[in-house]
Amino acid sequence: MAAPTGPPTTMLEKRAELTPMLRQYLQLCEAHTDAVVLFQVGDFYEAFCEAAEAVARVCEVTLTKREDSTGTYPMAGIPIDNATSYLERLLDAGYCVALADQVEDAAEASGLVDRAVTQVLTPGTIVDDELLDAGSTNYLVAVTASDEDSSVQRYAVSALDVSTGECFVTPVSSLSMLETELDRIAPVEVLVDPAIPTDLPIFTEASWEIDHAESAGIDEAAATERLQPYLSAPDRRLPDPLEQRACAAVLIYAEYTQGDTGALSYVSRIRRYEHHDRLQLDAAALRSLELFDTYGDGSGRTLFETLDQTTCALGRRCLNRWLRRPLVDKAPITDRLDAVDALTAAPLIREQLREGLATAYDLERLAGRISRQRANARDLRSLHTTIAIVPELQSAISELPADCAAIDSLEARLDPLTDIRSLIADAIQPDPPMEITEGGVIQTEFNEELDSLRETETAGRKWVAELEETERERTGIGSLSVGHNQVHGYYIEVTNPNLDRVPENYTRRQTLKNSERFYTPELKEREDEILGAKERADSLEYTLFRSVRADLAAETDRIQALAEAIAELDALCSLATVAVEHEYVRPTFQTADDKKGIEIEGGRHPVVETTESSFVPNDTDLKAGHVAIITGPNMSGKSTYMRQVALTVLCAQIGSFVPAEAARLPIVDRIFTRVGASDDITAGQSTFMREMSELTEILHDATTNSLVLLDEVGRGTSTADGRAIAEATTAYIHDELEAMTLFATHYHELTTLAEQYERVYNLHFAATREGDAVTFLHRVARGGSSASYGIEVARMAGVPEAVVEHAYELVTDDRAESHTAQQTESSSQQHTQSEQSEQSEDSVDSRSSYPEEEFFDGIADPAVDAPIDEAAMVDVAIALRSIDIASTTPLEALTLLNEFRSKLE
Ligand SMILES: Nc1ncnc2c1ncn2[C@@H]1O[C@H](COP(=O)(O)OP(=O)(O)OP(=O)(O)O)[C@@H](O)[C@H]1O
Repeated sequence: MAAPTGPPTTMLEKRAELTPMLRQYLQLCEAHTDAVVLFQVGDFYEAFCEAAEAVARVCEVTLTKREDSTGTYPMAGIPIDNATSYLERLLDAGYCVALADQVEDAAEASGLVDRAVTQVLTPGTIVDDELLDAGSTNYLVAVTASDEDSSVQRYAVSALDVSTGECFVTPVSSLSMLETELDRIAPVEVLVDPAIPTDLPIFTEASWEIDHAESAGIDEAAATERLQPYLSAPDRRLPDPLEQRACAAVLIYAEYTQGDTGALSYVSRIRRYEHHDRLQLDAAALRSLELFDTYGDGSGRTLFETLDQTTCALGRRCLNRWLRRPLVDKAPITDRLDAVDALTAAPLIREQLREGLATAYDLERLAGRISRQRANARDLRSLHTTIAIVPELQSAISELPADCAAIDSLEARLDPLTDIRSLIADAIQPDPPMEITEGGVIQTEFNEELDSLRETETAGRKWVAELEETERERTGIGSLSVGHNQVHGYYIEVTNPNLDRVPENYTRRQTLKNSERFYTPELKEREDEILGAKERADSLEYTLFRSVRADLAAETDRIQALAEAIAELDALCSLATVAVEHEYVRPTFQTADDKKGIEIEGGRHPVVETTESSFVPNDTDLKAGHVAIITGPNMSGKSTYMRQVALTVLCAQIGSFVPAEAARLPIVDRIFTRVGASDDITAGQSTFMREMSELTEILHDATTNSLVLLDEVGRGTSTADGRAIAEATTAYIHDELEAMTLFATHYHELTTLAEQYERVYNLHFAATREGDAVTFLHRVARGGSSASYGIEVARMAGVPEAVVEHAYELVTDDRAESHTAQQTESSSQQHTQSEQSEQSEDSVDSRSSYPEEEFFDGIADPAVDAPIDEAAMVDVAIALRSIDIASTTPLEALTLLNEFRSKLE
């Protein structure tokens, strides 16, 4: 937050002398020292002294001054009617803003108008639609920590979206998990327990606002008490005091920002989860898989954008939540897949549903506003419009195949809220004004008294409208007219030449240049009647509106439940639409005992395939406990391949179809990624250290059900150290963790690990070369590769030719040197390897140092010229004859081919 301005010192010094209004301002500043107090004066919000200077600077408004007998005070104001953009600027500049509104009618106030802070605006607690992005979540988070002297430091994280009332809490056992959790929640504002030092990198590098609100340091007893309105038995529902404190912290802070009007009744549920209830995505995985943000210049697409074909804000928010928290239980995943399946198979119904959903308003935020008594009549009509689509949705759904439990349950949850719908239809005008105090809001026939007041008003206006005619007849003045203005009310106007014919009962009201204005006792009486009826009708309408709104507020739970069902339906329709548009397939899941690993046929990267005109699909057969070492030239597709495997697993676990021809998957508990420094958006930090701490986390926490992606581990240090770390990591994962692992590396030496470890195998990406031009095939194949084509890639990227040629020379020198060293070593060991020496001599030219067959890896085969063992040939022939081709999948065929080839080699 930007430095709070605090109460103005000049005013503090003269407190006793200040005018009553400035004294009121000072008191409000003292009660909100963390905020810029914007003080309503008529149609403006004013700030004084230091705060005025900040407002003038940030909002680019004129700094004026207020002068009275006690002194001169700088002053800056923003128009209330147009306040949103200014408030946005203040929030963006890091200020917290307290809106001090006039809470009594200036006309009725006997002295100074009473003002009170009705809302404190902070980034994490704003509720105004105009200040929030549609379909986004806006989480305020609190982090609490166990006592420093407790043996193991633990934390709890609670998040609240003040605009919708969604609230949840989760325990966290380490700082790294805390970071993961915060990255996953993506809060906009975080309240930090004073027991936690805020100079930790997790806070100093964060993009969210950090607050040291007192509420985050709340003690256990106070927390339990403050939670009472939200949870009937806080101790039972949240037995861990840390979690209670975190929840209480966000709620107290939110209550304060909403004007301290008590508990937020629309926070009707506090969900609690533990990390193992969901697929864990560490912070690095969230980033490197580009789920919600892309790195680099941010021009690419994210997975969320690719999967998001939702049509309403509710659905968008729901899909966002699903992607942040993929599931780990097969039953709910299967439920979602069943629903997506049904929707995929019924394109017309799906489109009908999407059309209906596109007219839905943001019920979650509407429910919040209704409950906070901030909804206007238009909001209620928006609620009505949204409820009105439910019968259409139900009837469309009922036409889907009947055997889908997930769809049936969704249909049942789509409550048409008939009573609420009729209440709004009966009470609120179809196209009401924004203002709720100036009438025109309540329907006729809703309230007898209102109808009779309106009749009086209408009859009065009719009488006035007819008066012109009757008076013209009575006086014989053809130009006589009846008019109305704000200052003088109704009048009869007679031009100067006709003044002698004015009847006696006319009383002069106003003299103009060419005419006089009059009233009569009857006109005055009717005017009073009209105005009285209008005033009473407006005030009655306001009362009736508030009572309808209060009745609806009492139904918040039901509205929220409907919002949830609509949101899920929209998210499911979105997944089905994407599945059809991008030709995804339904994945199947293995049972926990199968332990088969990840089997994908024709897998694709869901995002890259939308931008690459000819994306090459690749198979994956990563068995449980296996480590695949992936080598291949730069730019050949290693990282894309690894990420596509992870994204396929992730899509499946949110209940989505997957970008492949077929996929048989395990349920994965965590996805870890360790992506090489240059591929990482965090580049620029102490990269190697970060790389190693991420690796540490993987090596501590990965299980046999985890998927681990390692891209260029060890690149941040010397080659020898890096390679050693990479080898040791592979060995550890293989022996101890048995996690399914994809390891892309340029350390070609790692390919030899396949010979030492039973469950390590090699994959490579091939490329072809013609002259100096390299073509990447983007196809994965078994076996290792040792060519990097780094220099060729540099040339393709436009590195000047002189640099490229020099690089070739340097590689050549390097190789010659290592060759000489090798020779020296060989001769000292008295080995007679003249043949090998000759070969090395040949490879002194860098371009020829890459054996030709590697350029054509996957096309030309090094084993082609080798003699074939006859016994192996017979074995292969027998095996070939026994294959049932009809039941062999492409993946199995590939595996067999590979086995045969190994045999023959
Ligand atoms: N299967 C594929 N089909 C078509 N294009 C692909 C495929 N895989 C990757 N590409 C393209 O190749 C580019 C390079 O891919 P990627 O970053 O995965 O290579 P890499 O082998 O990891 O490179 P490096 O070793 O330099 O990190 C991608 O940006 C993408 O445009």
